[in-house]
Amino acid sequence: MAKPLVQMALDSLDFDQTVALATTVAPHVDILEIGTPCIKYNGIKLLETLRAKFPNNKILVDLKTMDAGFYEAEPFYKAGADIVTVLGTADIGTIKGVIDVANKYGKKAQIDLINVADKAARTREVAKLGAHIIGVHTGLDQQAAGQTPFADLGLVSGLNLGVDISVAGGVKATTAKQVVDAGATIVVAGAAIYGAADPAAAAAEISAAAKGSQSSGGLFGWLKNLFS
Ligand SMILES: O=C([C@H](O)CO)[C@H](O)[C@H](O)COP(=O)(O)O
Repeated sequence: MAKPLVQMALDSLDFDQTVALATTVAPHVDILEIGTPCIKYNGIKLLETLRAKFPNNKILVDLKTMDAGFYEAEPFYKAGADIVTVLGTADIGTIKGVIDVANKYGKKAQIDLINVADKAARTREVAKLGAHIIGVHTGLDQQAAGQTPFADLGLVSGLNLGVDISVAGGVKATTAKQVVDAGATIVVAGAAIYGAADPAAAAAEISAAAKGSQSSGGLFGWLKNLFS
């Protein structure tokens, strides 16, 4: 089985701080995410800057689109986004629009299940439409109210639809392996990295834990990695 990808959520509003944090963290993660508040505040110029600076990382733009899917997402794919998000609560036509435009550019659409009431039904529906990634997501406000993404992850992964599953919502080094074992193929961390005293070290630790490498598992982890 392929190793999971690790994604860092850049959730600052400050343009220069975002570029500086991305520079620190990029070598330790696969995907740089421009978070929703960050892309709304800074716009497509930030994507263009990160695209030029980080050719070796994938970039996700967390648009959380709610209407006009094709129209809203297209300029971001054109500017180099590899993944764009659309809300699972949006009209099915909106979701189809983002999937269609992703396919037009050979890129991926992620359907964010935040606040979706029937997550199993919507996941099945968008998987049939050709969704590339399902985002199991406990948002920052939901986390503040004590929620976590673990039960939703079990539900979505139990559907066995063969679609990539991304998990976000307070994931940290101590829970990264748990979410991978539960079926996540993309592990997202924001606060656990940008809130750490050493963001590069925190990103490396989360990646090691998620990918089951030597530094997270000691001798056992190294042996497991060698034979996997
Ligand atoms: O998507 C996010 C949030 O809704 C704001 O846009 C966060 O980036 C995502 O939740 C990951 O951050 P953490 O939960 O802090 O790991």
